[in-house]
Amino acid sequence: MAQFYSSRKPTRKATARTKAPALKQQLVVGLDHQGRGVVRGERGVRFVRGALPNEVIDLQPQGKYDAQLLRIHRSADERVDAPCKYYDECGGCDLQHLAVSAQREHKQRVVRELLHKFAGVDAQHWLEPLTDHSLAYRRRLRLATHWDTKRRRFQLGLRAQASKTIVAMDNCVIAVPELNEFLEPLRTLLPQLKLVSMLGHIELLQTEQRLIVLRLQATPEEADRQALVTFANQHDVQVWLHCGAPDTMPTPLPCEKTTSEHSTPRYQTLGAELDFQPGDFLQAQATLSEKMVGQALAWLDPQAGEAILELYAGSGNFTIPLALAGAQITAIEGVPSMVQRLQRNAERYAVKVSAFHADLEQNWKAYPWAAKSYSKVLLDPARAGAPHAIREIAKLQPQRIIYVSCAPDTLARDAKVLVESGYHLRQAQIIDMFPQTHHIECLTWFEREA
Ligand SMILES: C[S@@+](CC[C@H](N)C(=O)[O-])C[C@H]1O[C@@H](n2cnc3c(N)ncnc32)[C@H](O)[C@@H]1O
Repeated sequence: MAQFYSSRKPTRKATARTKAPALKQQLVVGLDHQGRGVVRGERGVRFVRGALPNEVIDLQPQGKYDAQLLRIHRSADERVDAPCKYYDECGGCDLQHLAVSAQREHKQRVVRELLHKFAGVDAQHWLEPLTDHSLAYRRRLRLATHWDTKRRRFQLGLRAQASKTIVAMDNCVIAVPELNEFLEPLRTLLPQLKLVSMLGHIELLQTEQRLIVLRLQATPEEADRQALVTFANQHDVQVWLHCGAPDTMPTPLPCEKTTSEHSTPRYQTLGAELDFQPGDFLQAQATLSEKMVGQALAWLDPQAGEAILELYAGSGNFTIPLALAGAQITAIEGVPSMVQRLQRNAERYAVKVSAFHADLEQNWKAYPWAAKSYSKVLLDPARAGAPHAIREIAKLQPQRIIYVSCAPDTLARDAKVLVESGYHLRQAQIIDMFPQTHHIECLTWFEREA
């Protein structure tokens, strides 16, 4: 019987090891909403981190759609040297190679394109982007840690791109200087403590106070607590420990900064200073957040006694300024402890706010506040947007809706519902809240057709 040669089917492992051939001299035709260069070749589209439109590059395909940038033959005019020395390793800021003015233009273009594609709408008027510092701006920094027991080596830094590797750094160019000051002292202190082996991430916060939050798998011993108290007093900082399940709240270590009269953590918003707790949502950039609140207020134009519904209210960043302007705010937030802080903030300023806890992505039938009538609605959801809430809002038929978004794709999806419910997009504005990164913050004003 004749025997025929048949090649063995490659195993999964073998397939993974076989590299697709590099693609040479490819033209980058666009920049997607995740800040990746877009190359359209004969074999389909590829997304290339670090590449810019009009560049000619060599790339190495990775997986089905991604590719690694190998070489740039022709650079874009907008290409600049990244300001951060860790740029090639760190996964944090992925647009540093693009000039800041071009980053802003790109972000506005992305929002316009997504709104057009998914909602068939454009703003009647785009305001100039709201901007502030493009470096040294972040007031919140989350650091990864690793303790190698065998080698007794401690690592503290940010995660590398799409990896668990930690990039140790002595300075993060987008963090405010007050946070960078802690990197070296923490790197010295923590390996001396027993708790180093049960340390998860560390969060640094710069608001009216400076705070360090240590995520721990168990409660630390007394000697470690004492060492942390000494550190807190020496460095003029509050140290908080987060030892329980992820949904529990961190607690402060009793030290000079947490037992004094002004110990309650507070942040500034337009015309007010608000209580918050580590673990609560906090806008990334202090001054720009206030400018954004000011713009939302200008668009909402609150009248004395007017009933306004605010959704995804957090601890009151928009709520209190709106109420100080005389409006009667019904504010909804999904984290019960933040609702309490919001209500307390309202009481301190003696303003008219009714704060309720609700999961806005559940049916609204059971919520008494949803049965009332509101002339204006403000919403500021997380990146997932408001897929259910937006339909409920449309049913309420307010005259004006101000949608604050940190994800243009979900904004575009939700905008479609508003357009189909008789709203037009009157104004829009990019808020440059996350310079050097692909992340986009955007303010939009929808008005019901007359
Ligand atoms: C982007 S933050 C905005 C907070 C606030 N507006 C501010 O400026 O600080 C989104 C808020 O929505 C809340 N949230 C997220 N999903 C929610 C849901 N399904 N129902 C109610 N609130 C939710 C979060 O807890 C968070 O406080």
